[in-house]
Amino acid sequence: MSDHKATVIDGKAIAQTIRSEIATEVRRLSETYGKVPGLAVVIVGNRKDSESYVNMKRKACAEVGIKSVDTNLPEDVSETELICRVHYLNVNPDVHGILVQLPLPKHINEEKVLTEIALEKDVDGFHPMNIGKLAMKGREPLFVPCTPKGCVELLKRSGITIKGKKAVVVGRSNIVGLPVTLLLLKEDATVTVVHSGTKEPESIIREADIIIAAVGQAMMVTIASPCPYCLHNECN
Ligand SMILES: Nc1nc2c(c(=O)[nH]1)N[C@@H](CN(C=O)c1ccc(C(=O)N[C@@H](CCC(=O)O)C(=O)O)cc1)CN2
Repeated sequence: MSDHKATVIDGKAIAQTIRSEIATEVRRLSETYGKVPGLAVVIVGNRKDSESYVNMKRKACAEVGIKSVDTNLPEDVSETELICRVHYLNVNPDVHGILVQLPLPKHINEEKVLTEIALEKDVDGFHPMNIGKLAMKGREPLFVPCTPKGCVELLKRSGITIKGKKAVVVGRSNIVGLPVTLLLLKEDATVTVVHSGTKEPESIIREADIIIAAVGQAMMVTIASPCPYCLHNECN
């Protein structure tokens, strides 16, 4: 078991610093090239949680000067119509990034839709090519999924060395668990993934220097209290 003391990371302060850095960069881009970065945020249906995440993203865009191109589609939109909208955004010169909020309604094939997003606008990093490059040694994806990137950024900006650390990721979702595992590997951590099929997860978690909890179950990581660096995300 590790004998470090727990470190509380001030995520809000770090987020504020990052936002002001982005605002400066957006201003520089606008002044130098006369172009305002545009982010298309696409939401399908009326899930309250998705609406709330999308509103936060749109608000964050406004705060830093990114133009948010809002696309709200009804729950019963067809897969073809949604893909048509993605194609339209792919060729729209005012749109530099496209984000399709997940989950999509059951009648829509998520994989098919995500694969249609132009690689260079895939700001979520969910396109199979971007995820594939994240998984490969010596390759760099154009974009990395934001929650995993946020976890690593929080650690780095808090002065925590990742290289050589024993990291345990709880959960293996496409959105957080899997990409954060790949990202930590790229940072030279020794990574173990604990999931629903893991036997005696407690014993693995107790040995960790860094824990990233990415499961939809509150209190899942209370067993992990001895870990010095524990980031908690319960969206998946
Ligand atoms: N297109 C996308 N869809 C979805 C994503 C995504 O990254 N791109 N992620 C989730 C939803 N989501 C953002 O959209 C999201 C949900 C939850 C969190 C998170 O960090 N939650 C924290 C609490 C944070 C807080 O309340 O201050 C936690 O649960 O511990 C981040 C992102 C699915 N869809």
